[in-house]
Amino acid sequence: MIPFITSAPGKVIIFGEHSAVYNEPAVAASVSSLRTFLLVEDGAHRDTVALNFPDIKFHHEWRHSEIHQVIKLAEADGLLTKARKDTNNLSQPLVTLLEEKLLGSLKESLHFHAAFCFIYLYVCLCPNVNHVKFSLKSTLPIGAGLGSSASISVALSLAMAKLGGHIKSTESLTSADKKYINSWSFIGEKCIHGTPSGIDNAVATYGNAVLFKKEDNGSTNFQFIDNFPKIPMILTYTRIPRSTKVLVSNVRELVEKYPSIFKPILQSMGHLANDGADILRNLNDKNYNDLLELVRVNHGLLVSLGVSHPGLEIIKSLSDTMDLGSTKLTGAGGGGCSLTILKKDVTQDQIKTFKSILKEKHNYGTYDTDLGGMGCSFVSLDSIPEKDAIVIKAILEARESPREQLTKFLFSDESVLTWKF
Ligand SMILES: Nc1ncnc2c1ncn2[C@@H]1O[C@H](COP(=O)(O)OP(=O)(O)O)[C@@H](O)[C@H]1O
Ligand SMILES: C[C@@](O)(CCOP(=O)(O)O)CC(=O)O
Ligand SMILES: [Mg+2]
Repeated sequence: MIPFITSAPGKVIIFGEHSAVYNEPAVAASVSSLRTFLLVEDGAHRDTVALNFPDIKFHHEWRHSEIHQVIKLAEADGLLTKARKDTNNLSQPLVTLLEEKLLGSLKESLHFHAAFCFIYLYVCLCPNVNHVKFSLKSTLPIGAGLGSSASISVALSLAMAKLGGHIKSTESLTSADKKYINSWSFIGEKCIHGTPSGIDNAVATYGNAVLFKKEDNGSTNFQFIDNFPKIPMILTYTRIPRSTKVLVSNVRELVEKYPSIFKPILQSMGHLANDGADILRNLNDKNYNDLLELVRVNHGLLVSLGVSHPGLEIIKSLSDTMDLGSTKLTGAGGGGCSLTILKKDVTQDQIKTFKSILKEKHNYGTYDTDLGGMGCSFVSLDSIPEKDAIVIKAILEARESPREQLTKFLFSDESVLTWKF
């Protein structure tokens, strides 16, 4: 089976970030052109499980025998069996064991969370896989609100589900396969940010656009928004770093301190997401301004939760001053990215001016991308000519490879890869 590559996209939340964590409905769409790629191949050394995560300058090797000892401890008191059965919650005793025995040396936060996500999934899904190397690269900005954490969780869950024999499909993924990947990537998201709603991993697994809701019993419910309209928009990246985990826990503090103030705000966001989904299902000239209005209101409510940032307000203020449309933060906020939905009559010159002011004055980047499209996918490198496989492996293993190069060789019309999904 080895070598193979898995992949999963990022996402944009259009309505309902943060309130989604409190079981309110939310709307998100995949960003198929911004993706994480994970190469699984034989390792260089026997008895090792190696991680090569160049985007965050993280390279790590565990001896398989060392992991195996931890697995034996976890199996002895039925801990692992329990953890494998529960895809709604992390097993705290297993977390403690992994932290003590396998993650103790990792102090840097990005490294710790990526390794934690990896090792929890590994011991649950494919503990016997040895002499193996995982190289992971993404064209998504990390910690920017576009769901890089969910895309790595999905790419890892798909790879480990294949390695552990939980997914046997060699052609397209079945709906049971996707359900399995979605449940385990939710656990991966839990390792990275604590209390995810599950919207990001659902979109990274299934692709397309969804109206999502987590139920009180922990199950998730989502409907695809079919024929998702092409909306003129600009995605701006402030490059201001932040952590979803921290922002989500700040919101929790506020909600716990002032429940009578914040619970209605979260519910209001949920109503807004439902109304927004109705508009998106049937977007036309008459309701287009309603869409702009709801985006504006959603941002205002997010500001009241304390998750904006002066750097995001710069984008909002410029788009308001230029009368371009409505801007809201997207994802957890606190920096990261914003989404500007453009009015219908905005000209290319206005867009150019907006982008160049943001670039020159603030060093912000913008992404031109469509929403929707393919969710998680995989491809075997045995299915392509060896010379192409060598090039692709080298790109995925390299310390640095530009985003354009990754996209060109792995996910463009020029790529030799035929993804299965
Ligand atoms: N390409 C990557 N390589 C390694 N780790 C990654 C990568 N992308 C995301 N991560 C992990 O996900 C975390 C960022 O997740 P999060 O704060 O939820 O931001 P977002 O999901 O908005 O990008 C990082 O701390 C890191 O552990
Ligand atoms: C804030 C939240 O609604 C979205 C977080 O997205 P991101 O990690 O910032 O891409 C959290 C969640 O829904 O799990
Ligand atoms: Mg995230």
